[in-house]
Amino acid sequence: MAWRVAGVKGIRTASLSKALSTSWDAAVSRFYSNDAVGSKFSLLSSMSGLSDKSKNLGVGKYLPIQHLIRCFHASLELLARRSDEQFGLKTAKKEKYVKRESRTQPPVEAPYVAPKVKRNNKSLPERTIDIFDGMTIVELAKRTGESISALQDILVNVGETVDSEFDPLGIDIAELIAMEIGVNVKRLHSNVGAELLPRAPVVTVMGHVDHGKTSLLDALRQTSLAAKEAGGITQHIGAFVVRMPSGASITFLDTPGHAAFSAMRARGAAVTDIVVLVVAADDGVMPQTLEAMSHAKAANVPIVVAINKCDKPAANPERVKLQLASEGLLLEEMGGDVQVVQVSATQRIGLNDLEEALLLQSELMELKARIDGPAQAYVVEARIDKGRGPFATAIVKAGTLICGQHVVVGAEWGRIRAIRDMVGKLTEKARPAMPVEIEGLRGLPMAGDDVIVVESEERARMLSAGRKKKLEKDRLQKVGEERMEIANPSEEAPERVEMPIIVKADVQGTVQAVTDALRSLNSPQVFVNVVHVGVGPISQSDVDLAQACGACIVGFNVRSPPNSVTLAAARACIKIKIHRVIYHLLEDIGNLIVEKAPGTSETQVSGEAQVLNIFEIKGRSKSKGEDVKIAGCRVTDGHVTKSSTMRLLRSGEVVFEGRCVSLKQEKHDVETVGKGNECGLVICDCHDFRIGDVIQCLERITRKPKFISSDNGAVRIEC
Ligand SMILES: Nc1nc2c(ncn2[C@@H]2O[C@H](COP(=O)(O)OP(=O)(O)OP(=O)(O)O)[C@@H](O)[C@H]2O)c(=O)[nH]1
Repeated sequence: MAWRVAGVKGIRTASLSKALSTSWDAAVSRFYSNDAVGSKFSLLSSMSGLSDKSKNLGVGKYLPIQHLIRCFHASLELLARRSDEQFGLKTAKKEKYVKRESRTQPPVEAPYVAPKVKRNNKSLPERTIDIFDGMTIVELAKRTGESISALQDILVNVGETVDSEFDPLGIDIAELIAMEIGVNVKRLHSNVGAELLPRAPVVTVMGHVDHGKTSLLDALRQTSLAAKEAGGITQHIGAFVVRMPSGASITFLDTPGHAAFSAMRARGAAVTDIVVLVVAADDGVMPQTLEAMSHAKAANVPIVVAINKCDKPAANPERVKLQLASEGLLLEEMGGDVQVVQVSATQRIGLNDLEEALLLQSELMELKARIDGPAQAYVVEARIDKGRGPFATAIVKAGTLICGQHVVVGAEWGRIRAIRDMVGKLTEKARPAMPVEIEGLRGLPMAGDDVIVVESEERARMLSAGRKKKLEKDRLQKVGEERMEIANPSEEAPERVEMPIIVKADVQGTVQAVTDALRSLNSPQVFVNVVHVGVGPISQSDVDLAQACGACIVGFNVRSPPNSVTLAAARACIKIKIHRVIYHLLEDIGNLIVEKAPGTSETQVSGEAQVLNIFEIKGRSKSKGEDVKIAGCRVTDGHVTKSSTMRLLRSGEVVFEGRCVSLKQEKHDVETVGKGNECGLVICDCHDFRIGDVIQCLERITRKPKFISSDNGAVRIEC
């Protein structure tokens, strides 16, 4: 039985329900290490309905300590109501929690009483509270809405004590308590009293496909520290630093594009200070230019525009400026504050202007950071190396990261074994705006994860376990919600197409971005079910999994799988799609979904004819030898087709519906008759035509969903 989850006491509901049916006494008494209380608990649990509630939690989840405490409180209240004398329970806990209001109330009928703790309504969206180092239990209680005593109980269970509720708590402890309650946290770091020094701006390059982001980064890289100080050693880190003649530096993130930016922003990582919006002078503003603008605006990150490819004869920077202005970008030369520089990445023109513009922007922003004290850093990307294990590229935002420190990175933890600078040189420390690689992590973090320095390995393990538990809870909740949606589709909704997908990509940040992008195709009609994600090449086990769940495998920025894997996939009829451009990938998968979708069929009136005359042929019905009635008609709209269903209308009312068995024009059998023409038609089993009746020709058409990519870069599947 699991009593201790990463240091936080709790109990698996599986174990609990087992305990409930076998030896609940033993379970509870072990939990409280108090046999006297424990033995009473079995009786109380059944009285309070606790057993049922506990079972309802579902097997396999952890029953939070708070739930047990609540149950315990409830039981104690019941106990008090029933009779003090009968049970003779006179413990400190009882005195603390027991309400002595209505002893006459029959305990068995008493409902499960919520604890004195005011709980958050779980159906409401989850709250996020600010936490900081040195906050007190009182402050935490105010932010979480929980009672001080409840928080104190949790504190005891995470292995901490405070003398009074006004004693300062460590930020990690505050986070652990918040996670136990199920509240999200935003860690605030105070700079009060710390010396703040100017730091280099961190810049991300974004723009439309082929507008020259990579070329611009390459051109800038040549002027970078790597080239100058390390004799042009190949960069192997997702960021680099350019040092200006003035001595000022700029840190560029080497993961151009929206994907990494969005993934980081989604985790609340304010890594980028400035966005360089690259627009090709010969191509102008395009869908992804607008998308990049939206990303920067949403993140409140200022933009510096680089009009690239100005060396090209077709370059028209003025047109680009007008386009940008008409999209709401307030350019400096038009009275706004967005700087524009004209560059050519390949001809290396205007690079100094760009660097100066970036420095000016960063001066305006007065970017400063605390140098001393524990580091705060964000992961830019992470990957696994055979020799080095999981490692993360991170940018330090404040403080100093030191080799040997215990860290929690997102939901992973580790002890920093090595810090490498952008040219792969080992270094002992990393200061603000410095891009570094960190080795020594136990697992693979994600782009945008925060790097937190903690005091001990035990604290690192606890925090990591708590975060993983929270992530898993959120994931299960999301999956549950998606499943519910499938189980209860709205009545009008057509059948939902499910597309199971396995995502493999080069780095964790990309995995996330691709997964998010694929999920953006979801709609009431389409469910992209990402069943597995991973970093690295597509392997045999991916194919096995794909076969087990009928999934298609998507590889992004990964090399083609080995022949044996490709063959195995082909044998199992598993589709493998490898792409390097997200929009191509989305289009490909969108088309796969479209192919797979059964489509919705509907009946359409393809034409109308008016009955002008009626002819009768005796005993000519092929099957029954009955008289046959022929309607002599003129097609008044559209066309009528043989072997379609015909609907007979009289004064607007449907009087008959049946299959057309004969369609003739002047004694000749025809397949279709168009508007304005006359024809004779026979409807199976219809003997009641009248002059003036209207015959509608009904055709069944099947509509397949369509993959739609709109001008602003958004994609969707329309059913
Ligand atoms: N003439 C000229 N060509 C350029 C310039 N910058 C980039 N190119 C060319 O434009 C093409 C696309 O450049 P990339 O740097 O790959 O563009 P990108 O925006 O990184 O492309 P994606 O990564 O696919 O989004 C390449 O053929 C470059 O050589 C420039 O300043 N002048």
